[in-house]
Amino acid sequence: MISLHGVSKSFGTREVLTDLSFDVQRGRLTGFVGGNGAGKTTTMRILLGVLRASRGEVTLDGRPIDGAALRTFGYMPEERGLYPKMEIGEQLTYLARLHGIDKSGAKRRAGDLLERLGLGPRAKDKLESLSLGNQQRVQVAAALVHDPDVLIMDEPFSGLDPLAVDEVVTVIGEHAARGIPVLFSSHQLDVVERLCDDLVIIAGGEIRATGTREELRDAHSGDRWELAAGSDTGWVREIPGVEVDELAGDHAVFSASPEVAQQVLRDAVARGEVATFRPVRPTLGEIFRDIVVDQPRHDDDPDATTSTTSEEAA
Ligand SMILES: Nc1ncnc2c1ncn2[C@@H]1O[C@H](COP(=O)(O)OP(=O)(O)OP(=O)(O)O)[C@@H](O)[C@H]1O
Repeated sequence: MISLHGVSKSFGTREVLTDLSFDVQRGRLTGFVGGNGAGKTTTMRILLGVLRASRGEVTLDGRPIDGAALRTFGYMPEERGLYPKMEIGEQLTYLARLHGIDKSGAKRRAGDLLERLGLGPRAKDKLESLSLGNQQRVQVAAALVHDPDVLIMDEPFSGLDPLAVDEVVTVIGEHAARGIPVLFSSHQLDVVERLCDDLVIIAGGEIRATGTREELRDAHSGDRWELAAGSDTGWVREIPGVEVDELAGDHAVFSASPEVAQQVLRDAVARGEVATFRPVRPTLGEIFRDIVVDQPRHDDDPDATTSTTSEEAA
C-alpha cells in the first residue's frame, strides 16, 4: 500500500498542497479526482520522487520510498514524453530494457502489450504517424512495459474513444488484480465511477473526500426519492415536507425525510399503480460538484507564480 502522511507542498511562498493523507491500496484502482489546478499532478510527482514534499512523507508498505523501489514504479505522465520518430515496438522494447528486462523478454512484453491495446499491426509504425488516441495507448503501454509494482497514471483516458477506454481499463484492471496499487487521475467522472474501487477527491490542494465509491454515494445521498406511478404525480407537490426537484407526468423526483417519503409511497399506492419508488443516489459527477463547489482555484490566484525548477528534487 502507498500512503501519504500529512504531505504539503509549496512553490515559493504559495502552498499548493496542504496536509494530504490518503492510502492507495494494493489490488484496487484508486481514482484521483479534482478540478484543474487542484493539485493532482503535483501529488503524483511527489509520489514518484520527482518533487520533494515541503512537509510530510510518502511510504510504500510502511517504509519510505527509496530509489530501488521507485524503479519498480510505472508512471504515465500528463505531458507525454515518448520519441516521435521511433517505431513504437522498438520504443517499448527499449523502455523495458532500461528497466533491466532481457532482450527477448522486453520484445515479448512490448509485443504483448501492443497486441492487448489493439496496436499489434502498428508495431513498426513511428509514434508520430499514429493518431493522438493511438499515441495515448502507446503511452499506457510504456507505463506498463516493465510490469510495474506500483502504477501511477495522470489522465490515462484523455483523448481515448469509448472502445479504447474499455481496452485500457481492462489492461489496467488486470495489473491491479495482480495486487499492485494503482492510482490514476481523470476528469472523465463517468469512467472513474465505472472503473475505480476507491476515490480520492482533491480541491484547492486539500483532500475533500476519500472512500469507496459506494461509501461516497451513501454519504452524499441525502434524502432524495424517485417515484414513477401509473398516473400523473403532480399531487406529490401538495404533501407537506416535500420539495419537488423534477416533475414530468407520471415521474417525480423529490426531497423529503424518510418518514414523509413513506407517506408519499402510501399515497401513491392508494392512488393506483407504483412502478418505481426508490432513494436517488448521486452520481460521482454530482458528488464532485457538491464537494468542489465554492473552492478557490489556485489558477485564479492573480499572485500565482510559475515554474521554479529550483523546487524540483534532484
Ligand atoms: N513548478 C511549479 N511552480 C509553481 N506552481 C506550480 C508548479 N507546478 C504546479 N504549480 C501550481 O500548483 C497547483 C496545482 O497544480 P497541478 O498541476 O498539481 O494541478 P492538477 O490538479 O494536476 O491540474 P490539471 O487537472 O489542470 O492538470 C496549480 O495552481 C499550479 O499552478
